Amino acid sequence: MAVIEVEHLHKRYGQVTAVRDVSFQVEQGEIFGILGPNGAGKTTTVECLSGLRQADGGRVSVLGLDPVRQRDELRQVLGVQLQASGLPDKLRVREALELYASFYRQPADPVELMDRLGLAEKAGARYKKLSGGQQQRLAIALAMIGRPRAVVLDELTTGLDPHARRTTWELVEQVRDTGVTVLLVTHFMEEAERLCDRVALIDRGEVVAVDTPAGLAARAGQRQRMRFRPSAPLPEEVLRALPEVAELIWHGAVVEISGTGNLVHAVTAQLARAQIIAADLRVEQASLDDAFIALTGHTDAD
Ligand SMILES: Nc1ncnc2c1ncn2[C@@H]1O[C@H](COP(=O)(O)OP(=O)(O)OP(=O)(O)O)[C@@H](O)[C@H]1O
Repeated sequence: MAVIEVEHLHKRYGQVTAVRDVSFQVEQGEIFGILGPNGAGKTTTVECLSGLRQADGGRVSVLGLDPVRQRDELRQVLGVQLQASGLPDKLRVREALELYASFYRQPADPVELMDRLGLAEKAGARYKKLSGGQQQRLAIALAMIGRPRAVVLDELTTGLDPHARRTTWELVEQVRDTGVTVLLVTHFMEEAERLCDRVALIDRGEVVAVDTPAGLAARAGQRQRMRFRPSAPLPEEVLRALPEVAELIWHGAVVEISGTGNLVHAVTAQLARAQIIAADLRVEQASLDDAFIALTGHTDAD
């Protein structure tokens, strides 16, 4: 069953159309990314499905609830971390969690949550004394305090250094591993590629494509390339006949195979059948960056 369903969402702010026509479905237990450049309409979309804004058109259902008409019920099952959490500077970590816990019928234990998210040492620290990474961990903890079935995380790693970003990614994966569905808003291609099971690419208020990160790259017609040293003579004719394979060339003892679609899977399946080991295997795949440009006709920076 889809946990989040968005159909033909439309939202204007006066003359500005922030969301023109956005549709997607998020399935139970996945990390679903909404990826797009600044101003694409990502935040407006998640605010509409969190019940923080009313759409001008379209239909939204979250865990079977209407976010506007059933907002109170939705709050009990959907955890939301939005940009600029805006906690008072002097609030301490434990106090923030206890305060938020009081909003829920069956909250998680703040102490247990602080342990899990690596905040135990900072329980008594004031919000403004936390590092950027610690503030984001607290934001995740606050989104999780009501034991939600799904969470919305908006631009979670913006402003974090690479190490804190990686730690935050691991936490998001831990959240998903507890069975919670994650909707992640990001404008970092690398983040979507690394974390998301599926991604909706949004540009100028419209969905350009919804697919796995690899599927988006393949859909954009991007070439993939693999190189390896086969442990035994290759069944070259069989490999060349695969629809995914466009070219097979040798560089001494190393073979380079390029193509499209699910190239790596198709080739490695044939190698396994012939009991050939691909030593020093290197795979180069098109990135989401390439896919974004191919699918929208412009770069993120444009
Ligand atoms: N409260 C508002 N009033 C007027 N216009 C707004 C408002 N909020 C957003 N907009 C405009 O709507 C469009 C979409 O904004 P939105 O914040 O949803 O995009 P976004 O993809 O989340 O961008 P960012 O990554 O920069 O947050 C932008 O043109 C923005 O300027």
